[in-house]
Amino acid sequence: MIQSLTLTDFRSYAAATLSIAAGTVVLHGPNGAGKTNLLEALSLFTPGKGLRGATAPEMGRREPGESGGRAWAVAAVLTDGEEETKLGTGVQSPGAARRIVRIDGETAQPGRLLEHLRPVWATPEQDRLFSDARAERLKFFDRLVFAAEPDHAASVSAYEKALRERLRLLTDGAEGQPADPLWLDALELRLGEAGAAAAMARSAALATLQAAIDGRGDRPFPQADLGLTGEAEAMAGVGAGPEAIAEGIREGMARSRARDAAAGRSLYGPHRSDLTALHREKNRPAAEGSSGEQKALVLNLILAQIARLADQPAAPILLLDEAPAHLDTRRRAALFDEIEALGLQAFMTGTEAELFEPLRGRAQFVRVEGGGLTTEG
Ligand SMILES: Nc1ncnc2c1ncn2[C@@H]1O[C@H](COP(=O)(O)OP(=O)(O)OP(=O)(O)O)[C@@H](O)[C@H]1O
Repeated sequence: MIQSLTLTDFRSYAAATLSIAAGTVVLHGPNGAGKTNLLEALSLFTPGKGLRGATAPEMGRREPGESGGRAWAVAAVLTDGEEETKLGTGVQSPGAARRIVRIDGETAQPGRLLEHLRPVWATPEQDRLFSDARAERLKFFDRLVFAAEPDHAASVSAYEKALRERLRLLTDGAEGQPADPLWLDALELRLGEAGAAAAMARSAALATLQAAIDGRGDRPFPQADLGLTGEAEAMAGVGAGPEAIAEGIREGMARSRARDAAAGRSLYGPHRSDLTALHREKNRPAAEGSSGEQKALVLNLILAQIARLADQPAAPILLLDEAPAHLDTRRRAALFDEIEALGLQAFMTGTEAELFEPLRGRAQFVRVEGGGLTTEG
């Protein structure tokens, strides 16, 4: 578990330290106080861009009038019984594009963070996850896949890179001069391989997530029946092997060349897949649900994700930004009880401490204000 967190020139924090004494930490304070910034800092203990999808320079603190962000650092001390591990991330020079990761003082590959922590988060942006743009939903789902299957990130980024190159080739050619077919063949071969790997990982993750959701049938959270659209995912779902799926993608891409060139967009392939969800109780698409219903579905999905990560070597930590908002009293109490029962470390934010009243005496309440963090009581 995380025992302490230190922020240096990170977002709105010049210097702040939080000693963590409980499994559940409640961060409360007015709008703009820095609650989400703190969750974002914790979300950086996994590879990638963190909870806001921000770049490293954006995260450096800027005083009014300063154009660029400063060098910044986020550090945590983890304890596991007797053992202590120090994790750190940040940039050493202002504006540096890539954050570096340190584990026990040594520079390490970001992927190694997964040996220590697996942050999982839910943000208010996800309140309309199921009625939002497809691309956002797929990104959300890919992150769930990646948390248990780190290779998935590499497949998705290899696929996206080849997809961009293919589109450039299709659209850059001079009028009447078709793109080099051999080059397109090579790119589509690569797209097939990377796309098949991504589709298979998605399909496998969907099955374990659905099983985890089904295993949580006795909770006061709505259940979702999940699905994935997309030919490659459908093939993976019925047990097709990587070669067959790759070939299917490659053929589809080859067929789609003229259409993609004319549209200036890539209209075929597993980047167009989507996560679907049916609100089981109501037997209606989740997309039709209210914000509160969608939020409860997403939280159930996140809790199912935590459940399926339980057997991983590194502990999941749960980051919930404004989770109690939109939840009725019954679901709010159930959420708190469940987090405690899961025995995991959770950080939750809200503008009012009262929203977390049932947790008094059971959680650490931290007031966030004026760039400082004050533990109460
Ligand atoms: N790079 C930066 N440097 C300095 N301040 C920043 C930087 N990035 C964001 N901020 C400031 O951080 C504040 C937002 O903090 P945050 O989003 O954590 O608030 P919050 O407590 O979650 O608020 P809310 O309750 O409204 O969600 C804003 O005042 C913003 O100007």
